[in-house]
Amino acid sequence: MSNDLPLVYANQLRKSFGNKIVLRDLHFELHEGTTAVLFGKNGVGKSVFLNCILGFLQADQGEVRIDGHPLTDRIHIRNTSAFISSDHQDFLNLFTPREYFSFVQEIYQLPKEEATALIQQWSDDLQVSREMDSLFSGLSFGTKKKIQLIGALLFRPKLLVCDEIFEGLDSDAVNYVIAVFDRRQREGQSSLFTTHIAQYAMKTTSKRYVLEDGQIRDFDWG
Ligand SMILES: Nc1ncnc2c1ncn2[C@@H]1O[C@H](COP(=O)(O)OP(=O)(O)OP(=O)(O)O)[C@@H](O)[C@H]1O
Repeated sequence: MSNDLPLVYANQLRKSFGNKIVLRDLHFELHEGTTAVLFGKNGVGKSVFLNCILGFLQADQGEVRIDGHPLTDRIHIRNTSAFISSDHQDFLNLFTPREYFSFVQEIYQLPKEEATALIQQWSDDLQVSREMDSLFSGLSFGTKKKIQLIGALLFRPKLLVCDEIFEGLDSDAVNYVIAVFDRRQREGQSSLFTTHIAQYAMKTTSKRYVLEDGQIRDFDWG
């Protein structure tokens, strides 16, 4: 990490659509080795926030740094973070999972043998091995999530951001994802995810936040 900033640093973040203010001088920090869940009612701005902190959406105002780097440093952001979201799948539709994993391996210059072994292991664990040569566009909703998860984990990003990660996953896959978050935390990596399913979020050793009125606050589970 550079500049002694947390892994995710967002300050005075503002985002509006027309006259609808979604993020209002929002401040958020996430440190390395943390698993954090972000709750919030439908339409409150969770996806907008995640897109803004990773640079997929331009905030109107405010400062964001990931691992100390501004969002304009796209190569660093790409090497540091992964985003799993149903809204970010369009480019994947052109690939089979096998082709997508080769692409990830190539751009992150991962050792081939190690990457191949991990893909094999994780696709067996998540029961998607038989889908390796199917077009992504034809996969089921939950299988698409699993393929995205494997692609994201392959390059061991310091920051894994997931929008509604549990949606559409069977219970084995939910438990797998929770174990992934826990393992990443033990290894000093961070995960930030949104969910409406509090019972799953409570299974992780998470920090808990809620987005309301355009700001993020600690979530009080009492
Ligand atoms: N491109 C856009 N143009 C106009 N309004 C938008 C756009 N993207 C998001 N919004 C609005 O911003 C608000 C926040 O949306 P967002 O998708 O972030 O909510 P959310 O908290 O993720 O909701 P959910 O829990 O239902 O997924 C909503 O009112 C939405 O209509």
